Amino acid sequence: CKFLLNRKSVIEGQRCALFASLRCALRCGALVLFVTSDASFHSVSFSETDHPKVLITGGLGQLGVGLAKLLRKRFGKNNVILSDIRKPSSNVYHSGPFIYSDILDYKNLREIVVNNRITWLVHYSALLSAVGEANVALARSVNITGLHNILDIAAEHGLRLFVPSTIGAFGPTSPRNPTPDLCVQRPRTIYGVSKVHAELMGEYYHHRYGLDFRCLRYPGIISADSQPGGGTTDYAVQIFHDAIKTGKFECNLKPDTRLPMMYIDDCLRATLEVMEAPADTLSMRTYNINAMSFTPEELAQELQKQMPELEVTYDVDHVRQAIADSWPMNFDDSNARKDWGWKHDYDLPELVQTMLNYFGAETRMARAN
Ligand SMILES: NC(=O)C1=CN([C@@H]2O[C@H](COP(=O)(O)OP(=O)(O)OC[C@H]3O[C@@H](n4cnc5c(N)ncnc54)[C@H](O)[C@@H]3O)[C@@H](O)[C@H]2O)C=CC1
Ligand SMILES: CC(=O)[C@H](N)C(=O)O
Repeated sequence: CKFLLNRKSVIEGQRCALFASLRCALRCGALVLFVTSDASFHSVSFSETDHPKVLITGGLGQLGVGLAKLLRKRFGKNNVILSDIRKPSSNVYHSGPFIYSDILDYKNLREIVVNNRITWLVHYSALLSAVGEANVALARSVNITGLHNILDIAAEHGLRLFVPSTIGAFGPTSPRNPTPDLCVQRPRTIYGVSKVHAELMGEYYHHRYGLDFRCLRYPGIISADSQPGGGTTDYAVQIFHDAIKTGKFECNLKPDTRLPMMYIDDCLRATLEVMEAPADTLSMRTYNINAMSFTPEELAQELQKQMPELEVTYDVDHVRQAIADSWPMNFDDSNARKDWGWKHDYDLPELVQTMLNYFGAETRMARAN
């Protein structure tokens, strides 16, 4: 185990002790029972009749609170812990367990996983495409160094690990219409580079150590009750807020910029479904998922069917436009549909209707109060 001792010396403290002995055992053939061609540590960490104990990192962003709600409905309130480095609203704080966790603090992460007997880890912490370009050093640290912590913790403790990837993991040399699961991936943003790295590292840990890694490449996600965190697809959420508030919207992408998009309920359900899918149905560990593709002009037209007075103008942000022009226009998710039965519920008309219903109900409630 000389390799392991050398490697251990560059990793601080006790961090790798357990994982190192596991790898040592694997190298020496002592843990043959664990390692099948699709080995899953899940089977040794909790029985199938138990509920998983879930930790969500970066849980106070656009997606985490909604995912916690869905998972708590399924597994029980106390079996799903939200975590972040931000302060939760009182609503979120009182809706179930919340804990401070900085994914750059390895020991703190390990303590949370051990003390709470975590079995599933959903890793949502990240800097998205536009904020990542504005702060490359921080994006590199959170999206890459943070991911390394998560992978090591998950492998050490036999967790089932979900890490989302994105349409942003593709670049200008990828086929864009449609973009298949397996093709050239040469993204031009730190966000995209970090997500390709996450896909490859997760798959490597799966094949090398049997880590039960699962990854979906999400399209741009549209939600009514949570705000996006600084991405290129944010316009498709903002248009609803501005349309309701002011009847006007200034779009930062060109009117004909086509991008894959999905309503949040579909995204969160897909996440639960892939996490629950039997390992033998997964022919891959990273899947594209898709629902619809539209341009700002098409979204505005669908909204104008119900709000004919809505005025949309364009003031292009060149950083975001360059990113969008390098991303897929249509996403091929046929493997997800074939392997584990992925099916979206919301197309553009249902999305617009659902968003408007939400804001309509909110406005009526505000008026009544
Ligand atoms: N929202 C979308 O349209 C899409 C999201 N995704 C992925 O889904 C995941 C969740 O996305 P969103 O909720 O939209 O992101 P978001 O940007 O809204 O939230 C990310 C969260 O990470 C937290 N965070 C930042 N640094 C941290 C650290 N050091 N330790 C712990 N937490 C930290 C932030 O406080 C924030 O609450 C991300 O990995 C993102 O890449 C992928 C494709 C589309
Ligand atoms: C598609 C994404 O990953 C995100 N919404 C972004 O625009 O950065």
